[in-house]
Amino acid sequence: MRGLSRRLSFPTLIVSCQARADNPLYGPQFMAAMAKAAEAGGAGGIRANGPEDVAAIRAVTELPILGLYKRWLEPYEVYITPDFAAAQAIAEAGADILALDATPRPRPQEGLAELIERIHTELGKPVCADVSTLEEGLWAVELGADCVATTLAGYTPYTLKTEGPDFALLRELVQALAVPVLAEGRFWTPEQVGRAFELGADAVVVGTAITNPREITRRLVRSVPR
Ligand SMILES: CC(=O)N[C@H](C=O)[C@@H](O)[C@H](O)[C@H](O)COP(=O)(O)O
Repeated sequence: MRGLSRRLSFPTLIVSCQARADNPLYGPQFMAAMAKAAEAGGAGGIRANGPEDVAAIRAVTELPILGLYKRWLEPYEVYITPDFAAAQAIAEAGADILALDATPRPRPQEGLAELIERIHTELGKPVCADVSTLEEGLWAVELGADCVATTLAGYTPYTLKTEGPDFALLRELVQALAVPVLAEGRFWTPEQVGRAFELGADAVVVGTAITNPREITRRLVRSVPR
């Protein structure tokens, strides 16, 4: 599987360290500190967005980095590593595995097949296909994806957003695919993480519930009496 198992040892918890520009924790120095904290807590990998954050995290940890580059290129809906230039930028910044949107929606440059092929041949990195349906997972693996993640379940116009993680999709992917499956999206509790591994996930990726104090605070503030 093109070195994926050399980079991540399964089963494992991957912590997604991402903050948007409107977040007070926006900035590579904060994401690097988050990654160090995650490492100290036992994470087996870090998911990170953009060359600056990936480079800052690379400088402070040896943990495998699952890199992506969110780029909103109008009028395209695909924003997770939408083209080869984005993939190259995060590879050069030090990502070990490249995550990208593997939905069949139109994309600005290369088609998915060419994108995966070029990442393998020109960058020498394994690809993690972020999907929202079983069909997308099957297609991505046919095109050479090295692992599949449920990242986009509930975030494409044609999938429903479950309140918690999309365990039904996870189960389907685990049963159908021979590559590692990463459970990702809306994990908040140890019970949910345990359930994902029981269903056969190779890794669970947790972001907001660990690295976004603003959202964690908002959830708890909802329980303060008015
Ligand atoms: C849909 C999308 O763009 N997901 C992104 C993918 O990198 C991130 O914004 C999420 O935080 C990440 O997937 C982890 O999920 P959660 O934060 O729910 O634990």
